[in-house]
Amino acid sequence: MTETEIIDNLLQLLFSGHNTTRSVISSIMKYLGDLPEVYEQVLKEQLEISRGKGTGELLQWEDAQKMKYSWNVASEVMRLSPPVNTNFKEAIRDFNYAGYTIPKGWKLRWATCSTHMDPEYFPNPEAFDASRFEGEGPTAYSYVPFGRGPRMCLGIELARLEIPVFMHHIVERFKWDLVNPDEKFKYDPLLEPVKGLPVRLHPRHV
Ligand code: HEM
Repeated sequence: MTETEIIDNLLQLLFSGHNTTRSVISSIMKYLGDLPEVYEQVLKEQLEISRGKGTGELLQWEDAQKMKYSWNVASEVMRLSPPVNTNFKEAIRDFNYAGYTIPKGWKLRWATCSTHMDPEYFPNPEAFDASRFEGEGPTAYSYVPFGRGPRMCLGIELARLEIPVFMHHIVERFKWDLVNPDEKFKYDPLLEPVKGLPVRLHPRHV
């Protein structure tokens, strides 16, 4: 590998590993701030996990695997507000799609936002419903926040760990209000709150 390739790879890891997770965490703060009943359910699950730990005992990998409802909430957040809205693939052979012939070698752009709003796979797609991810969850390729196929995100297991662990610590310590309840999010190039999503934190233990 050349020095430039090494630098490119390191930068990709830093960018892919940090900005995506930061974007999801911002959206989780937004949805949990908006939906008190979802916040309460996440809190219930996380307090249950804390009760099984001794004073000062750190969370372990197994604890994160038990955070099923929290991960379902994070998954629904990523369905409605995917951090990455699009990417490209290259056709490795000729194929037909919806009456169009796509020749081998053409670049194709796929999109998370429209895929995630297909009512055939997600009835009432605008509604927030974490139960969509119970059991087997959505059909493969209908839900693609991490992409899919051989070049799917290689950080998915790290994200599956760090996002519910973040949820654990934030709900255990705080409730919060959104300073700008109508704040918009935009892609730049990942999904970001346009005003930085200021929140008012209320400590749970005073
Ligand atoms: C919620 C968090 C994350 C989301 C939503 C996400 C999303 C994605 C998406 C959509 C792709 C493109 C997949 C495709 O084209 O099929 C991707 C690729 C990638 N992601 Fe993530 N990612 C996340 C976290 C991470 C983390 C934590 C790391 C590493 C520490 C990471 C490293 C990568 C790398 C290296 C690739 C390129 C894989 C390849 O080209 O073979 N990602 N990610």
